[in-house]
Amino acid sequence: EISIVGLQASGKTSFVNALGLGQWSEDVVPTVAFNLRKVKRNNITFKIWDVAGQPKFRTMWDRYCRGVDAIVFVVDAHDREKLPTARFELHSLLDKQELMGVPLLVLGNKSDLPDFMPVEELIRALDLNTIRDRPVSCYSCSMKSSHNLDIVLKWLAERAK
Ligand SMILES: Nc1nc2c(ncn2[C@@H]2O[C@H](COP(=O)(O)OP(=O)(O)OP(=O)(O)O)[C@@H](O)[C@H]2O)c(=O)[nH]1
Ligand SMILES: [Mg+2]
Repeated sequence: EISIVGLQASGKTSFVNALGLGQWSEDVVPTVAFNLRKVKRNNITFKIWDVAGQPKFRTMWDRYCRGVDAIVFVVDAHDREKLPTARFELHSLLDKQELMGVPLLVLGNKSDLPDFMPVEELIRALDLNTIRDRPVSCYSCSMKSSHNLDIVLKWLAERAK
């Protein structure tokens, strides 16, 4: 069981589509509230909460992250202006007592676009080094080009079902 959170338009639904259907589309409808998706890959069935990222839905994030095997936080690594907001929302979420210890995977998505932020820059901009109460990983990826999707799938398979 996995929960996927992150700001709007970072590519969460695109991620679930890439994992589940192997499909890419330019026009994805913004998620309202959440979608529960089941994705079967390599004999593992993942139960995935694809949660909406628009401001009015962010207070729901922690509810969908309780008791999951891993939290995936998706960032648009092409959009530097949104980084402070992403950092704030990520740390607000992780401060929740009941989410202590839940493994975190941060995805710097849209690596197909020019001038995207590499992992080292994301780690710094999101203050990932200050997170000490859980395992944290951070990868670049692209739902459009499928860059690193194999590594991400492997990470998930080791932690969540
Ligand atoms: N170039 C590029 N565009 C992407 C990538 N992933 C997603 N997008 C685009 O980004 C836009 C938003 O994608 P969504 O998957 O709907 O984003 P979301 O995080 O689910 O957004 P909310 O549901 O509103 O929280 C869409 O137009 C996608 O086509 C990527 O890897 N590269
Ligand atoms: Mg969505």
